[in-house]
Amino acid sequence: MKTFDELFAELTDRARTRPAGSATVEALAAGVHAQGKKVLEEAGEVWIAAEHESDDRLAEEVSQLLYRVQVLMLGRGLTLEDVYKHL
Ligand SMILES: N=c1c2ncn([C@@H]3O[C@H](COP(=O)(O)OP(=O)(O)OP(=O)(O)O)[C@@H](O)[C@H]3O)c2ncn1[C@@H]1O[C@H](COP(=O)(O)O)[C@@H](O)[C@H]1O
Repeated sequence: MKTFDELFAELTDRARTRPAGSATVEALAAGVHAQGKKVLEEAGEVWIAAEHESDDRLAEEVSQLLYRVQVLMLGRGLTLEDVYKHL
């Protein structure tokens, strides 16, 4: 189990060290256009799960959306602070 901030720290490290076999390294290499499409895709899956699926499936889809948002943030070079200052 990890928090949003802990996942972001982990993904930041993946972006820096670029280990082989990392899904994040692959997603970062795909570029911002592909990263944005993944955000949209996961957002749609969250919507569908919210209307038609169990709480656990919804939570899983939300976790994937959070992951994809973090990948997009890293792809654009945003930090958590850049986002948190708007909350
Ligand atoms: N939380 C995630 C995470 N969520 C989603 N994904 C990726 O997204 C894929 C699922 O999303 P998609 O639905 O878009 O993928 P798909 O290929 O269409 O597959 P399915 O929908 O059919 O499952 C997974 O197979 C992963 O590649 C994730 N990849 C990594 N993480 C975490 O990120 C951290 C770093 O992971 P690595 O970069 O792989 O080391 C670790 O803590 C991981 O647990």
